[in-house]
Amino acid sequence: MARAKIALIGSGQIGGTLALLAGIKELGDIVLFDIADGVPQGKALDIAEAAPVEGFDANVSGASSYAAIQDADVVIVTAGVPRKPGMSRDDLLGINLQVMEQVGAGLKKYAPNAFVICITNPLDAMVWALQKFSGLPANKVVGMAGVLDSARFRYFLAEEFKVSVEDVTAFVLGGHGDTMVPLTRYSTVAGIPLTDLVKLGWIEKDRLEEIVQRTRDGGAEIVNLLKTGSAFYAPAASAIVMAESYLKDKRRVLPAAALLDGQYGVKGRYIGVPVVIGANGVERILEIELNKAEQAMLDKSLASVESLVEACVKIAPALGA
Ligand SMILES: NC(=O)C1=CN([C@@H]2O[C@H](COP(=O)(O)OP(=O)(O)OC[C@H]3O[C@@H](n4cnc5c(N)ncnc54)[C@H](O)[C@@H]3O)[C@@H](O)[C@H]2O)C=CC1
Ligand SMILES: O=C([O-])CC(=O)C(=O)O
Repeated sequence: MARAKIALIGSGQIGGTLALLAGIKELGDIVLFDIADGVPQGKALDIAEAAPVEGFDANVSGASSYAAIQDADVVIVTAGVPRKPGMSRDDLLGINLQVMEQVGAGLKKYAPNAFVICITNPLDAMVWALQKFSGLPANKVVGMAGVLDSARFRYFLAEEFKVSVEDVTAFVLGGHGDTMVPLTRYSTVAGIPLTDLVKLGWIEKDRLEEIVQRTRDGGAEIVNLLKTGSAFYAPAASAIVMAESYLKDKRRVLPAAALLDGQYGVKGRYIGVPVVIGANGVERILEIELNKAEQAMLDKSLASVESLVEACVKIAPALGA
């Protein structure tokens, strides 16, 4: 059977890491695309030269023309700019929206059947615009953020409780911004909800709230340390899990930005929710019960995403049609 084809649009920090992980996991042949001449070609050659050492077989190539993504099975989009210290993700909207228009046209022409995972920030608005620009079906266009935000929450909790990260589950919903919603009631250690662990005296409520806030600020924490860009290892690993679930029809239940059609009272907007990812892309959107406080946090997050979508429509009125 022919190998799957994975196209990476954007070959910067995340794009390069995606290519290496996709190679090591033998997910398929890999095409790196970028407008920076020589970068996708150089990274592709470097990764291809790691193949004999790591023992994986894959064709890894670099390109500066969209024709190279022809008939890709999976496309992961990181094209655009990352933020620097002092900036919010939302400050990237104007420049990255223009990039999404180009990427959308490339997808429409060369990879209309692909499963597309958008990573570019501000995530929820960019994946919404990308789906519109590309015209691809909504079940085939998702945004990566929830897996990353949940992984950060899991890591901080595992560190706090001194237990394996494998025994911690977490769900972070909502937009990928300061208003994201880490759900303590649906996050667990060994299956025990965090809210019960507070009652059992494992952790003080205030300490848990500090960890929740650190999760919300997880991206900025790394931006402030790196100074020249943003996180890339964990974001790449998170998108690879989503790609793998699609390619292997694993039907993982993962938090991802999906186009809602009435769920959570939202229609026509992308926002982070639990979804099932299988061979048909987003196969199901899970609508979990939220209490008043959780719903209020989600509503705040939705309002923030809505204002970004409105800003996109102001710049590109065709998106509103
Ligand atoms: N959704 C999430 O959870 C996360 C999102 N991000 C976002 O991902 C994006 C990429 O981050 P990095 O890889 O660290 O940035 P980077 O700057 O290392 O790479 C971006 C690449 O995009 C390329 N590019 C720019 N305009 C392009 C165009 N029109 N067509 C094709 N390629 C183009 C650049 O040449 C560069 O190589 C940023 O917007 C960042 O904010 C980063 C981390 C997590
Ligand atoms: O914080 C940023 O700008 C990058 C990002 O989205 C993250 O790491 O969560």
